[in-house]
Amino acid sequence: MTELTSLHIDKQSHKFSAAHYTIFSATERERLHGHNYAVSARFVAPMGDNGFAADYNVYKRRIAQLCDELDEYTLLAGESPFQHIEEDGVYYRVHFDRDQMLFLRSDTRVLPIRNATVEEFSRYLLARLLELSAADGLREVEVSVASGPSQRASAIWRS
Ligand SMILES: Nc1nc2c(c(=O)[nH]1)N=C([C@H](O)[C@H](O)COP(=O)(O)OP(=O)(O)OP(=O)(O)O)CN2
Repeated sequence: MTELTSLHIDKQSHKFSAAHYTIFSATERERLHGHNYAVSARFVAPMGDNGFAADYNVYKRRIAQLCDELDEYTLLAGESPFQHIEEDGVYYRVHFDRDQMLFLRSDTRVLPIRNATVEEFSRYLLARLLELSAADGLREVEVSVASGPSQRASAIWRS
């Protein structure tokens, strides 16, 4: 039986500051606001005969890269069933209920997520991390995203 080990990465610098709003229904959402989101991850990998599974510095660099991709942007849910986003010159024009909002495209990331929630951010970051780690022979990966010290969500992939 293959011996497995879990590598846990929980680095204070793995964070991104972003603006967002959670959509609760076709007519209810929060006002735009922001958080310093904290990202942590767990990697399950086979142990080698030399007591080494994988160089966790590789995963620290990848998580840092993914945090940088989201840092200091307004993050919009591009796959929400309740809002429509279109390009309008230098802006994104967002249609939600009876409102229209304009966001500078240079300040904004439209993500392939259904809502701008910690659940969906963790799911998105897990997918991006798996893209970067496809050849690593990992058995399980879990990504957690916290919007504050008291709340977070995790997404898990198992081979
Ligand atoms: N399942 C989810 N529920 C909620 C989410 C979410 O991402 N997933 N997000 C929100 C709001 O975005 C809100 O920002 C939550 O953060 P908030 O509680 O305001 O954060 P604080 O750090 O200010 O926490 P306090 O307890 O208020 O100090 C709502 N629901």
